[in-house]
Amino acid sequence: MEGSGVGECVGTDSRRPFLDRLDRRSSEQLRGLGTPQRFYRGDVLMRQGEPGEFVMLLTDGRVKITGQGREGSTVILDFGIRGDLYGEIAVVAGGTRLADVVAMGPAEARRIAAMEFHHFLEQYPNATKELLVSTARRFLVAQAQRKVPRKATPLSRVAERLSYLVDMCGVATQQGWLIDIPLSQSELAQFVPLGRTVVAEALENLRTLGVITSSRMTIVVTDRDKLDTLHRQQV
Ligand SMILES: Nc1ncnc2c1ncn2[C@@H]1O[C@@H]2COP(=O)(O)O[C@H]2[C@H]1O
Repeated sequence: MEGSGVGECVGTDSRRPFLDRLDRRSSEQLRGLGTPQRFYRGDVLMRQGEPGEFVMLLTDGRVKITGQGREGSTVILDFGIRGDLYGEIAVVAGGTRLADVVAMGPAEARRIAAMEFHHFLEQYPNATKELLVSTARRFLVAQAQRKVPRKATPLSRVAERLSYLVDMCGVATQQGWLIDIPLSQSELAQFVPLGRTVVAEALENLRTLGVITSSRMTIVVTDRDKLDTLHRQQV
């Protein structure tokens, strides 16, 4: 079911999904917990404000994590790939969900009841440590996203986000780094976050500079070095 069929996006070391960071025993155990569920583009796996009755282990497909920006607009906080685990915050902290988790295409996840997940963590202390690492990283990413340098231009902000996506989910092809997430232009705008027209202009500039090629829902970074230079210039 993987989007492109050209290889699998597995994340870089710093962005390795939770499941892939577990040892063999705990990974096998976790993959056997809960019940499998299928989702399609736009389906909500969990919703902001709901109580934490379960976690979801994403076993295939892609998700986006959305929250509310200023003036109630939707902001994409991050994207998720196979092996990521969602819903741990409300399950562990006992409050309500911080964000929506939404399928970006066909996806599969195991829904694991909170009690069952707690029991798993008690049995596998190393999984508890890895869970802490993955949750702490989410907060670091969210923090970095809030600290956009004042002089950053739309072009450099879009370049920085594309560079992040290549690290997270880039697949090497003959043309360059394919971002293996089915991403519409308005979703990219929600992720930067900037208005759609401004992001469309920045993408056009990147195409003209020979840094990317793009077609409907697909972006290929053809010049990674130039992309990184563009976003570092403004930092
Ligand atoms: N900023 C974020 N980046 C990535 N994932 C997040 C972020 N905020 C919340 N989540 C995930 O989305 C889930 C929503 O439900 P929870 O708050 O229980 O747990 C949350 C995390 O798993």
